[in-house]
This record gives sequence, C-alpha cells and structure tokens, in this order.
Amino acid sequence: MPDLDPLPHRLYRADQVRNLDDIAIRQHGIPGIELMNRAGLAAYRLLRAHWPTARRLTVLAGIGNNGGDGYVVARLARADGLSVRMLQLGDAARLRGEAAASCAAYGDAGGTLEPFQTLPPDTDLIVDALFGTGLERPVTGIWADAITAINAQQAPVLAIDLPSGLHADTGCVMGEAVHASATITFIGLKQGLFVGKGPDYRGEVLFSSLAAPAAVYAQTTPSLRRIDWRQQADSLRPRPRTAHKGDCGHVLIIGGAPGMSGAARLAGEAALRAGAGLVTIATHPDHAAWLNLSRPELMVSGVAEPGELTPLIERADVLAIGPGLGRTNWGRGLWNHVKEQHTPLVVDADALNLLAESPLSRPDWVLTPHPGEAARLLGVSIAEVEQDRPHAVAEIQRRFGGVVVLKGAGTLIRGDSQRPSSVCSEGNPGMATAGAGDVLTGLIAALRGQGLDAEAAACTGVCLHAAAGDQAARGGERGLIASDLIAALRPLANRIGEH
Ligand SMILES: NC(=O)C1=CN([C@@H]2O[C@H](COP(=O)(O)OP(=O)(O)OC[C@H]3O[C@@H](n4cnc5c(N)ncnc54)[C@H](O)[C@@H]3O)[C@@H](O)[C@H]2O)[C@@H](O)CC1
Ligand SMILES: [K+]
Repeated sequence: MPDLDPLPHRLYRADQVRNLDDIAIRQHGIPGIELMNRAGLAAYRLLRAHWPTARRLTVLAGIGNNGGDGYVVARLARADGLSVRMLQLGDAARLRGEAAASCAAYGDAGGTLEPFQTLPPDTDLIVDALFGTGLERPVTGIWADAITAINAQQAPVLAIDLPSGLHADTGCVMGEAVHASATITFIGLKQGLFVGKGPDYRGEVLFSSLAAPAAVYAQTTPSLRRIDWRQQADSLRPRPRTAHKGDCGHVLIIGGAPGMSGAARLAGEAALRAGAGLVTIATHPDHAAWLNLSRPELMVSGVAEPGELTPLIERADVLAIGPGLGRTNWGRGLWNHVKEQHTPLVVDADALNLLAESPLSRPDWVLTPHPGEAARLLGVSIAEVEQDRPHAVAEIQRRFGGVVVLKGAGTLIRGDSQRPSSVCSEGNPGMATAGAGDVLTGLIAALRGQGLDAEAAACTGVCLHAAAGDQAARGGERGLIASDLIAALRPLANRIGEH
C-alpha cells in the first residue's frame, strides 16, 4: 500500500495528470476505485501522523472524484473510531463511477451524510474534498460559502489533491479558495501548487504516487520542472587550484543613471560574490569616481556616450545591462549599442522596458523581467501576466528568444522551448525589496562568465538568489535589504555549512 513519496521535481497540468491516471488504469490494470482507495488511505495515514490527537473530523465532499477520496478518508476514520461529520455539497444523486462507489462503501459501513449548512463548531480537523483537478469555473453560491466558512474557522485543514478553488494549472484563486494547512496530492504534482497563488494556499505539500509504476510517467513530458539550490548547486564546480582571475569571467555591468548608481553597484558586488574574476561597471560619469571608492574591488568607467563602451565590451566575457539604466537619452543610447553586440548578455530593468518599445529576438540572451516588465513586453496588464505565469514566460520566450526569467513568487525560467520551464520553489516575501533584482542580474552574469550556458546560469542564479534570500530571512523577512542577500552568497556558492 502506498505511503508518502519524496516530492518529485516533475510538475504537471490537470489534463496531464488525468492522462497519467488513465495510463495507470488502462495500461497497468490498476482499477480507478483502487487508485481512489489508495488516495484516501494515503490521506488518512497522513492525517493520523500529522494530527494524532484529532478525534473529531469534518469532511466536506463535492460530487466528483475529489469527493470520492473524501469518502474513503471518512470511512477509514470511522473504522478507527473517530467521530466523523460528512458534509455533502451538491446533489449526491449526481455522484458517478468511483465516487458513487466510494460514497456507497461509506454508507454500507454505517456512515451518514448531511447537507452542508454551517460547519460544526467542535471539530479538530477539516478535510477539504470539494474540488480537485476537475474545477472548471469560478466557485460561487453554497460552494463559496463553504470555502469561506472553512477559512474563517480555527481547526487545521487538510486539502485533498488541491486546495478547493485553486486552479490546478495556474495557481489562480477561482473566486474563493481553501487556505490549507497541508495538501496531499496524488499521482503527479499539480503545477498550480507552485505557481500563482498556490504557495499562499497549499500549506505543506505532500505527495503520494499511489504506487503508480514508473512506466506510467514515461510517455508524458512534465509541464514544469521544480528546481532548488540543493539540486542546482552541483553546476558550480570547485575552482581548479591553478585558477587565474581571467579564467573566472569578466563581467561588464552597464547601468546607473544619475540617482540610480546603487543598482549597478549591487549587481556588480553580487557578481563578485558569485565568483566572477573581474567586474567592471560602465556607468554615468557623474558618479563613476564615487562608485569606484565605495567598493574598491569593482572597476568603474564613466561612460558619457555609447561609443565609449566598445573597449570595455571587447574585454568582457559577459554583459549585463539594465540596473539603474533609466530611459533618458543616455540609457537609450547605451541600450541601442549593446543590443547589437554578440557577447553573452543579461537584460534587466529599464533595458527590458526599452526592448518592449522596439522588440527584438535573440537566441543567446537572458531576460529577467518582473511582472510589470513582463506585462510591457507582452503588451498586456500585470494581472494578465499573473493569471497564468507559465503561459506568460513561454510567450515572452517565444517572442524575444533566449532564456526568460519571470521573477516573483515562484520565479519561472523558460529556455529552449522543447524542454519544460523551471520553477524555483524557494525564496520568501522578504525578497520583495529594492535592489533584489539587481543582485539576481549580477549573479546570472557571473555564472554565465564562469562557463554555464544561458539556461543553466539562469536556473542556478535564481536558486542561489532564493537560497540567499531564505538565509537572510532567518533574521526576519520584514526589513530584509538587497545587501543582505549579497552577504549570504559566499557560503552558499561554496556549499559551506551544508549538511
Ligand atoms: N481515478 C482517478 O482519476 C483518480 C482521481 N482522483 C481524484 O479525483 C479528482 C478529480 O476528480 P474529478 O475529475 O471528478 O473532478 P473534481 O472532483 O475535482 O470535481 C469535478 C466536479 O465538480 C464540478 N465542478 C467543477 N467546478 C465547479 C464549480 N466551480 N462549482 C461547482 N461545481 C463545480 C464538476 O461539474 C464535477 O461534477 C482529483 O483531484 C483527485 O482528488 C484520485 O482519487 C486518484 C485517482
Ligand atoms: K480539495
């Protein structure tokens, strides 16, 4: 019988999980009711392990197979002597197939149903089995009332497969969604748990493959790949003992209009801490001398007009343009010069806004938009980007080429369109602070300069940035500043203190 499995890195859309279910049933001879019983058993075991003192359960079931899983949990709980209130939403006469069989088995074992009106006040734990992957429209009426009631009470909530109301693919809240304490999800990890609002609603995520054989997964390419620093850190090899600073990459950061020099400095310093051998900042002449004094390891050149970049670009292995660039004639001139170069390039901040004004596609650059810049690149609203982030990142990559990093909670990376996009499952809201994006730009450029290809540099940079954010947040999320991320980089980049 299945127990919990480690969280896989492969994520799927609802239609793909339905396909995996189908393969398990049709090609591997596991009956649908058996899968449902395994799902209910895995959820029940988890529930007992997590909340061993809970005696009074309230299970809310809808009329699809998600509800069917809920009936299995209720039956097992009753058999163990727990007190169970089984609240049905929708017309139980519409239950079909396995869900109907599961409901009948619950009834045969002596269980009773009540229509949902309110939640019992004396419950130790709520089991949310209203909707899973079958949610197909916004939640309204009594369904919304039930979700609101669940969210208003104090008992912990175990969501079956997905928090009800959360879209399985986009992580959008479809009207109302359950705030779960934990979500146990089956067969394949649903991507909506990791993108959009998923991280705010899912609680702890647990997974059971329902003992589906490995062959079930062989024919379906995951829609997303979950990445984290532990997994990505291997792409940073130890330095050879004979390394020379010229071997570790020369990064040229281009940015820092008057009043915005700090952005370029943060990017430069992050590049140094991520192991770049040499970092030069090409910035506005007004503050070049000050910038040079503020961090002596950075080389700084005041650049009044674009032609002055040429000798600097010739010496660089990788360029990063955007931090503090601004959109005045000075910044525009530099962007127009740099976008024609053939050196590996990272494009951020106002350089992305300038790119949005006159679109261009290149196969070799890394673009790092936040949702606002992404919206300008696509000519849509920020809300539209956030409604379906996996689609937005894929669309930017299709139009502009290269590797695209869509920043925000659950940063997405889209490279070669033949491979699934990646989503970083680390980081925290403390990183929503001025300059954090400049640090990321510096990191990606530094990693590119150390020989990683564009997609590997983007994935590794995003995960290193998120891990630094999580380190820095040990001192509290509120008040975290971008320099705290830089301070956390070195031990991580050298894997010091790892267990
Ligand atoms: N054999 C299988 O396919 C398995 C399915 N499993 C469970 O089955 C779930 C999927 O089951 P279903 O496809 O039946 O879908 P769901 O149980 O998620 O819900 C579908 C039902 O809800 C209704 N509905 C959708 N949106 C609504 C809304 N906004 N307001 C009111 N009603 C709405 C639909 O008309 C349908 O009746 C998974 O999430 C998982 O929990 C698991 O038991 C594992 C095995
Ligand atoms: K659910």
